[in-house]
Amino acid sequence: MNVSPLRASHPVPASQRITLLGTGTVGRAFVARHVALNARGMTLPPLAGIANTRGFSRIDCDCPNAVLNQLRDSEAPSASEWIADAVFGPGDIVVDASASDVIAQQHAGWLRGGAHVVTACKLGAGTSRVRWQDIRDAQAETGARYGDSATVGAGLPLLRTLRELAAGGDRITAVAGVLSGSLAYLMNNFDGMRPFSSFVHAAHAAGYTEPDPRDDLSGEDVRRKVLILARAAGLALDVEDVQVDSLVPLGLQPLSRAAFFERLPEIDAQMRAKFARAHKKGEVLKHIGRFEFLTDGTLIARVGLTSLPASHALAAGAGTDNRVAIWTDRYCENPLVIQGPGAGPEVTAGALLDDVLTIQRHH
Ligand SMILES: NC(=O)C1=CN([C@@H]2O[C@H](COP(=O)(O)OP(=O)(O)OC[C@H]3O[C@@H](n4cnc5c(N)ncnc54)[C@H](OP(=O)(O)O)[C@@H]3O)[C@@H](O)[C@H]2O)C=CC1
Ligand SMILES: N[C@@H](CC=O)C(=O)O
Repeated sequence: MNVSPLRASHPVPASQRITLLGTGTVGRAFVARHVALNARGMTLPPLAGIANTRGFSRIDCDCPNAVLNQLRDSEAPSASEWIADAVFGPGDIVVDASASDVIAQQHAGWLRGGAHVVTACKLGAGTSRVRWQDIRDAQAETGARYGDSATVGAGLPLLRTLRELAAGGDRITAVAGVLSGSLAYLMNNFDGMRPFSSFVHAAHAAGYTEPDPRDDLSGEDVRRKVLILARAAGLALDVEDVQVDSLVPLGLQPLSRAAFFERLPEIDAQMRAKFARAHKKGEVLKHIGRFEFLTDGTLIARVGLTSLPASHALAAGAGTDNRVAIWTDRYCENPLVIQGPGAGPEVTAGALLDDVLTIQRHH
């Protein structure tokens, strides 16, 4: 797909407009919240256009839901064509509610053109260091803002806390915790008796997983979050610096998404065994992402499933709760702990709109 960069010659709009990319679980919740906040009398930048892989629609009416539904129901994909119709220029806000690497590659270009980018997609700042640095450079060049609150903790005050601590001169010495809402849901509900795969289906249906749940089960989604957190703390980690243990059986890795779902029960035996081992020790399974400085100054980063005593600081939480401990110069004995729902369309859409409103306030 060829997504051309923003047309830099586009004039600065009199009023700021939103273009939404993605009409899936998060995109739909974003439109619903935009409509609800408008109905409550809040002043928001108008939704001027919506795109998915099938095209782009301008919104000229007071009916974004109808436009979204029409686009969702439209026929043949024309992924390479929508950008030609999209209009967003300096000062406008592009909201990325896709999981598209092709779109993420455009974040820096759009910022360079003066548009602000608000993203739920972690593929911009949570993949290679080069891409992340390009996004930072583009922001510095034009002053355009990059709203990333939704990318970690689905809007929990994690990134802004780290940034404020670092800006206040605190060194962040370690961050560790449950960073995946879907894996939290799975581990909090799996009882070792009902098949693990049935909970994966439930998490997918509830909108907690990535479009392809293997991105969660493989630990890749948490790797991205660890990278985003570390970078917010001022540590320029790169992808290969994070050691990741996957839960996806080898045979399920190369399959299409549909074939993966068909063969998903193949994960059940391995998960039952892990649960039984933890249960025997009186422990619980938790999926943890962390980075930390060792006493010799080495920075390490890891992602994977671990079994913890139920009394452990990271073992608490229910549902999709993320629970993250932050150690710094000032929080050196007892860490600062942040906990709350870490996945789901509503909280994610709330985080996206919060970033939009922050940008609007600075417009
Ligand atoms: N669910 C959650 O709790 C959270 C999700 N996120 C992130 O939100 C993002 C969206 O997730 P979700 O809504 O579940 O995903 P969905 O698969 O439901 O929706 C993705 C949307 O993106 C569209 N899309 C894909 N490629 C392009 C493209 N090139 N141009 C325009 N549109 C495109 C798809 O179009 P089409 O409909 O035509 O296929 C689809 O409408 C992901 O990056 C995820 O990581 C972040 C935090 C929490
Ligand atoms: N799939 C993700 C959604 C939010 O980032 C998760 O499970 O946490």
